[in-house]
Amino acid sequence: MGSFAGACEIVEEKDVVRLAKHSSRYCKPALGSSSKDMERPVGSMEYDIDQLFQSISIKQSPGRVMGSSSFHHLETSASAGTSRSTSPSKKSAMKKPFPMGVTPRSPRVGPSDSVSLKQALRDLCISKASEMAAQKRLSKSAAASPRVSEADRIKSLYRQVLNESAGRSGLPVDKGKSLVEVSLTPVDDIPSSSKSVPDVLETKPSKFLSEPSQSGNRSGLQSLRETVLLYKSNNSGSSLSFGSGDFEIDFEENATSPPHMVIEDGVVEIDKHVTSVPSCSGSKVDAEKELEKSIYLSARVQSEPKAVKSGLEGKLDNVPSSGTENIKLVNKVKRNIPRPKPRPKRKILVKKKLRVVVASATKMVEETDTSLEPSASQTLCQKCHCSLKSITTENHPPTNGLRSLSENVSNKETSKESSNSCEVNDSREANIVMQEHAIQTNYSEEGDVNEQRRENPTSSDKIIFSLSSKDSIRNYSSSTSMSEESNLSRFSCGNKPHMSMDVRWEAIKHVKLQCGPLGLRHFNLLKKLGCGDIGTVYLAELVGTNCLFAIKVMDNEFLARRKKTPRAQAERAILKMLDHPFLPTLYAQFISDNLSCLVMEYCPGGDLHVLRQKQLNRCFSEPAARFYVAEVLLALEYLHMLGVIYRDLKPENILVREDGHIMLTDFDLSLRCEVNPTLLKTTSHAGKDPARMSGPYNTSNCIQPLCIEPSCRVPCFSPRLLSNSKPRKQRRPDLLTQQFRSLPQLVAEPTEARSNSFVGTHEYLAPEIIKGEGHGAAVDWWTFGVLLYELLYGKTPFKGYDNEETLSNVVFQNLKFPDSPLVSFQAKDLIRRLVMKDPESRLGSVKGAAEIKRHPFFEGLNWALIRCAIPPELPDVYDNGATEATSPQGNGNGYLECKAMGDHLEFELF
Ligand SMILES: Nc1ncnc2c1ncn2[C@@H]1O[C@H](COP(=O)(O)OP(=O)(O)OP(=O)(O)O)[C@@H](O)[C@H]1O
Repeated sequence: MGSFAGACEIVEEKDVVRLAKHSSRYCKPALGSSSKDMERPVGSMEYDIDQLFQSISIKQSPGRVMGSSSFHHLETSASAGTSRSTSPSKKSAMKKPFPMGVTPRSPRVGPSDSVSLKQALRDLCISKASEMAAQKRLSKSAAASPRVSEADRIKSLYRQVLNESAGRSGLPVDKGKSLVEVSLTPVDDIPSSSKSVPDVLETKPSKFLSEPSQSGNRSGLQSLRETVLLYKSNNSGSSLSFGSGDFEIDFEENATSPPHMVIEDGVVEIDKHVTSVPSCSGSKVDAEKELEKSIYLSARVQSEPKAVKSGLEGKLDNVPSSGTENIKLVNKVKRNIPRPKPRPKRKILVKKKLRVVVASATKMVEETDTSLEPSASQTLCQKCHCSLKSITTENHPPTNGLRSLSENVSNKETSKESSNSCEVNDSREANIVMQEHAIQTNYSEEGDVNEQRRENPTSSDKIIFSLSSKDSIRNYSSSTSMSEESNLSRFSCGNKPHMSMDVRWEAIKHVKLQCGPLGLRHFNLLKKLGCGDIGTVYLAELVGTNCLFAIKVMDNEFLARRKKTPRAQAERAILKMLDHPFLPTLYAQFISDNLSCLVMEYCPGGDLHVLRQKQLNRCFSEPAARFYVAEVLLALEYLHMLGVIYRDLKPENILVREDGHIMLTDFDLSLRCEVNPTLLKTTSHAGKDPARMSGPYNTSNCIQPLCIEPSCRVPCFSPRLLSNSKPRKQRRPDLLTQQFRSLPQLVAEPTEARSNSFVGTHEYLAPEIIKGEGHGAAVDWWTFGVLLYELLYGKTPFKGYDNEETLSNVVFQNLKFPDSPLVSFQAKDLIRRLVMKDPESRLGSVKGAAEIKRHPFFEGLNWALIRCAIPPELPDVYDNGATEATSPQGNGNGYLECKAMGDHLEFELF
């Protein structure tokens, strides 16, 4: 045996012998036997093999043995399909590839060629022994390669050869008729075919051929399983069918062609029948179980494309390289396997597709971010339109309308997300467009403003006198105005925290989303609220929302002709800045048919001038006046902090909201200026400090800062019975109050601002304005004093016969208080300190509103909670004096004609 190369062969031979011992079947002795062999019982397998090997050792060269036996696969008609396993020798044989698809050393072996026969038998035995040894080592499952059956097979082959040899008595026979055909297939064939599976998969995305591997059913089915594991199969044209979780596998016993799997878009069709190898150690049932298992696993893999992909690569790479025991099958497989082509790479295609999808989505987003290209915008607008359309068809209340809009959009997204990711993209794009649209709307509005600003720079210094004595004097100057742009950039309509919960914001957003940029066509003009110097104010309903707004409509041409455009711009700029409970909220602004429109909060309570007319004696009670001026004071304080000097304070510009609180409006005469907040140290002016005086309402419980009880609010503004007889004893402030008053104080009053414009309303004009000495923020404190006076007395203090006399009175006449109605000393004192001819001596000129707030007139007032205070009662039958939208503009439907005419507004503005 030393002539056999390789220790493994020796081991295998022993193994064969050992296995043979267990066999009960014996063959007839072969040709010749040595004396050594005679020790073995004649007819035993050992005897036969010994005989055979002896003859081989005499006539066979080792090189021939090696070359012909160790590395071949056996194909016999009788033993087709016997199980195989990879032996170490086969691994070395890989280095010596044989031509594919042929049996290079498959000579016809017959009794006439004893050497060939012996060689074949020897090869067979060695090969089988090697395989069994390898199986023993490598295979975990003993059942997969039962040694007994292998030994039987060897013996059977051996016996067959011997029988045939004996039957022919050494006579030459026709090789083609009765010889055992031993077809030897190079092991290289199998790896190449096996390896071709992934190649085919990758080369041909739609089709690939899968074959059972040479390791028998197990390997073949494992390969199938692995393949099935990677793809979901459908039932068409396949014996392997997948229903709803069920599957069927039809095995055809005689089928020899490999299962042909067609992969179409990730779906596997098993075109041919799964081959069952009868002689395989694994049973058909095992194979079914394997397949079941793999299909079960595939169901888990389906939802994980990545896993599929990696699984595809990994598992197919791991296809055993050993040949199949059904050589015919293997050869057929080889023939059926197409040559690997440069692969179009399905995986990569998919990736590219994804990339294409991702890239296009990104592109879309980029496009919408920068400029909407026609195609993109078209698609997106359609999407946008669709989603909105579904909402408009629904009949839900306007307030909830937006909520349902967002719900609809989100639902739509969700449903689309669940159905198709592409749809999700679209939906998102639609969203992006909506946002973009809104942004563009804002930009266009902003652009309009800027454009207008460029056209009409803010500068004018002309005096305009109004017809009535109370009409505002508009001699507008911007000498100390800061740039509008800087302030405008910091504020926008959407940045109103105190009104952020206002449903009107939502309503406007809703309409913008539905119809694009706002225009007059989106409003039903209900009635005219008032007409001013630069525009007309209408009560308007936002279409389909039930939300009321006041729209100030200004004719740009008219403004330009009268050189009032800067005033309109100033008002718009200031309105955009504001966010205060006692100042108007600008919801939107737009230009429609050369009409500049400001959409503001509507105040149904009318203005204080009208309201005062409806009071007993045409004047407010002191508590009511105190309430109103207190709120006005807070509004003025806020404006001054923003660098806005109001300059047109009068009852007509103080509107009453539905809740009874006030709203200061009309900013077209306001001056914008710089304001430098400073920390001022308080100096003790015990004698002069008005705060030391006891106010008329100082017994109020509401002095407690934490008092928010409604019951406590009423006393804040309840009139205290004032006695005209005795002046009340002044109380000394307690220690805490003294300490508080000695603290440094933050002042944000535009004390440096100066303007030479002649602006305001005659009766309210401050002396410094009339004198033309230049004026600043103190003018607002003068007008504040005049306002309090008028609310308490029902008339202004310096009213003359005409405007000229009025102006003269303002400058030269001393302040006088009428005897009636009765007004508190503190009220008069405050008025006196405010209506000071010298602006520098005027209360508030140094520290602004803070000084005024400390006046005893306001003592006990909880400034922080004034919004929670109960406002003065409004008259029962309240008519705010707004002009009804009747003829000639009315159309009988309650709407002004301008609405019926769409954007072409032909109603009278002034
Ligand atoms: N938000 C509002 N809610 C209710 N009514 C309003 C509102 N705004 C203005 N009005 C009414 O419209 C009238 C004119 O408005 P406004 O004073 O703003 O216009 P104007 O042209 O600036 O007038 P002015 O000549 O006083 O400057 C007001 O007197 C008031 O009665």
